[in-house]
Amino acid sequence: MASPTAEGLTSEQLAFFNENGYLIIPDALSPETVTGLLDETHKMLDEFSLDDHPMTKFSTGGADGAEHVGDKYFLESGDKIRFFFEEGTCVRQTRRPPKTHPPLHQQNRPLPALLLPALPLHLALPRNAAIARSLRYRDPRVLQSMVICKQPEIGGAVPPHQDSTFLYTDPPSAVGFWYALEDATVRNGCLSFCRGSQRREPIRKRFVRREGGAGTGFIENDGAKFPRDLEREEGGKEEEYTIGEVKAGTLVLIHGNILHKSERNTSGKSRFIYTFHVIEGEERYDERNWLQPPEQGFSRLYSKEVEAS
Ligand SMILES: O=C(O)CCC(=O)C(=O)O
Ligand SMILES: [Fe+2]
Repeated sequence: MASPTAEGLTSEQLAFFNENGYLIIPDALSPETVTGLLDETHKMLDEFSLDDHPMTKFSTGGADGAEHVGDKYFLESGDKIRFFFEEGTCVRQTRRPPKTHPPLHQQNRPLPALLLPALPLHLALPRNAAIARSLRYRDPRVLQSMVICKQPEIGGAVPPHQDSTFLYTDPPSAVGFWYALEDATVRNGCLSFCRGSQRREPIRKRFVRREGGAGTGFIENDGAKFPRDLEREEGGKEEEYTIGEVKAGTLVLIHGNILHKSERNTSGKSRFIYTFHVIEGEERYDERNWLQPPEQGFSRLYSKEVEAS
């Protein structure tokens, strides 16, 4: 539950988010928290062993998600710390919320692009719950937290996508909480956003587990969907992307229907970020989604009972 003092979004911030599909909140993390997360991340990277790693890559692109298809290591990543390598090297790692974590790492070999930090930020920061409340979540559930370690010079691009493609509820309800742990610039592959596309672009495809253990892939979404209560806009616009350069410690909220992307890191500076996604627990979480909940269900960002009392 959010502490009574935690501030949610102002009406201006909410209006910006609803209009544009993203919101940049500078100084959301203290410099000490950022340093702590980075230290934790580097520790995991240092301790990560390649010996028993299946050398799995992680990708939001590709016509059929073929790069990590059918991979147990990927499919079971929901509640474990897992590392995935990017093209050419790198790893990503995903883990489902709370819990404590083990370690990982390596250097001078494929570099992890993405891993999961020890600090369960979604729970540790009461403000996340306050923000979810501002976004009118009734029963926000947290899933798939990860650290994306966009490494210097080799950090890969993330092609344009909508997060609800991957974390589908009916109707869509996902919002990404994306925290910069280092300054993100055009040169090291910051985010960019197709402003307002959440109002124009339904979720047309979905990333799912294929039947019979045949891995993962994209399928057409029946009746391409918009979230409930979303003010829609007809007609396509030129796909222009707005650059989102941010300082370390900034929180970026990302609407599940907005098209967003990031470019390769061509600089000598890394771009580490921590992110998790929230969905509405009262909407139907699709049983075909690649990521399935643990037995106890996805973690609550706050409890309905407590909220109601
Ligand atoms: O950090 C990036 O480059 C992309 C992250 C992203 O797409 C997300 O968190 O939804
Ligand atoms: Fe995304």
